[in-house]
Amino acid sequence: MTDVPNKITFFEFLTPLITSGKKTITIRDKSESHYVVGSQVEVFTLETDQKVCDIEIESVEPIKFDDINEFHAQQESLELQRLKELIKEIYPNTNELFVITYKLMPNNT
Ligand SMILES: CC(=O)Nc1cc[nH]c(=O)n1
Repeated sequence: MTDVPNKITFFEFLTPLITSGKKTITIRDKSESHYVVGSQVEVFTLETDQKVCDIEIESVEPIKFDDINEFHAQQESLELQRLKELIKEIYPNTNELFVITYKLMPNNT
């Protein structure tokens, strides 16, 4: 049986959007799509592996790159053009992506 993933990394510049509640989705490729609905996941910065917050996974749904739209951009708190550029930079060779929706968990520290 495969373990339920309990860690996700984000670029540091995106983390204030997560902790402020403005960014409520992330778009990943298949290798980073194996999150389980209802599970709690720790968020870390990619660059420095600093713990940022905890999130709970609400949904994981497939999407094609070409179907990323204004609604996703709002949920990412990014301009649509910037979002599509960013996703293309991170995943240049795939059209098969996943929208992971999450909610921010209260900070218990
Ligand atoms: C580190 C990393 O891949 N970060 C990503 C990728 C896609 N979306 C996102 O919000 N963050």
